[in-house]
Amino acid sequence: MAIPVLINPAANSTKAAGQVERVRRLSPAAEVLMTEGVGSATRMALDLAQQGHRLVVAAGGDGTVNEVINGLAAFNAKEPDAEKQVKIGILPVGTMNVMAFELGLPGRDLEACWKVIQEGKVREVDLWMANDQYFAQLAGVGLDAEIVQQTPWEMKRKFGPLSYVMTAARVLGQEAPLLSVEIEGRPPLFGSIVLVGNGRHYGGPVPVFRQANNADGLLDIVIFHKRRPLEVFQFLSAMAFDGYEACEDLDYLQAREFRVLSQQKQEVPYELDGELGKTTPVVFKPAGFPLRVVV
Ligand SMILES: Nc1ncnc2c1ncn2[C@@H]1O[C@H](COP(=O)(O)OP(=O)(O)OP(=O)(O)O)[C@@H](O)[C@H]1O
Repeated sequence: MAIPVLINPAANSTKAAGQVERVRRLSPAAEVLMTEGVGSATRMALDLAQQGHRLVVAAGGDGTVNEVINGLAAFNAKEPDAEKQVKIGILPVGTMNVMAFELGLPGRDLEACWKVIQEGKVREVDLWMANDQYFAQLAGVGLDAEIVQQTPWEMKRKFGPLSYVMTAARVLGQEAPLLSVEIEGRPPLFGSIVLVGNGRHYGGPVPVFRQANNADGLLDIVIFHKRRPLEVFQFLSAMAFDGYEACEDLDYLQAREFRVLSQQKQEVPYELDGELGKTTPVVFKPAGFPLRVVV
């Protein structure tokens, strides 16, 4: 049975479309299937699992990986035998590829990544839910989700990663939300941005979640307290370039289950693995079974 590869031709500002032929030439040959739009990788991954495939490869960025995870998890949640649960492989052809970086995959060398997939060594990493959606690398509530929400696809295609910086400049001019993080047995914590990490990396090469381990059964949480645009800007650049220790006025903690609520009338969006999720209130909790990744 050829290994199915779900490729998102729109990833990396449609540059992934130029990788389709390269993926087709991988040996032994993959069964290449193209995604058709938002959510299609989830439906296709679930179909493949139901057809009996036990390994599905996501070729795209973190959004595509997240969609495939959601399709496979819908199947795996009903499959108690871990050996029969469907594994995921990754060919990183997206813009950021944070999860591939976290797992130590050989970058954009697709032939080397395919070799890893062929070898089939499986690692179990913690899988999480935010309300009714699964995620495996990172999440954010507040301004970072607003930046994702307000960066249209066209803009990403035109300006690449720079488009997020352009949107950030605009979003930071708005009033920051006021959020509370509630963990059972302790008083609530308040902030304007809540970043959540399963692994150590959030976007850039600097590990934001310094204490994270994606197999320790805990999520790492950074809560930034301040709300003024300049302070938020300094926080975001500290996160990108120096790590959280460089920044005051934040809490860093770990938890297995927690809720994030808006303290204002307006609900606040959240993002999961860099893709826009829904809005607060949001409950973060373990999926109850791990994600099995070929690494
Ligand atoms: N055929 C398609 N046409 C347009 N968009 C698509 C198509 N297939 C999938 N998508 C959407 O493309 C979006 C971006 O995908 P993805 O995150 O994989 O790439 P990226 O943004 O370049 O990478 P990264 O998240 O690592 O920065 C996802 O929201 C996905 O649903």
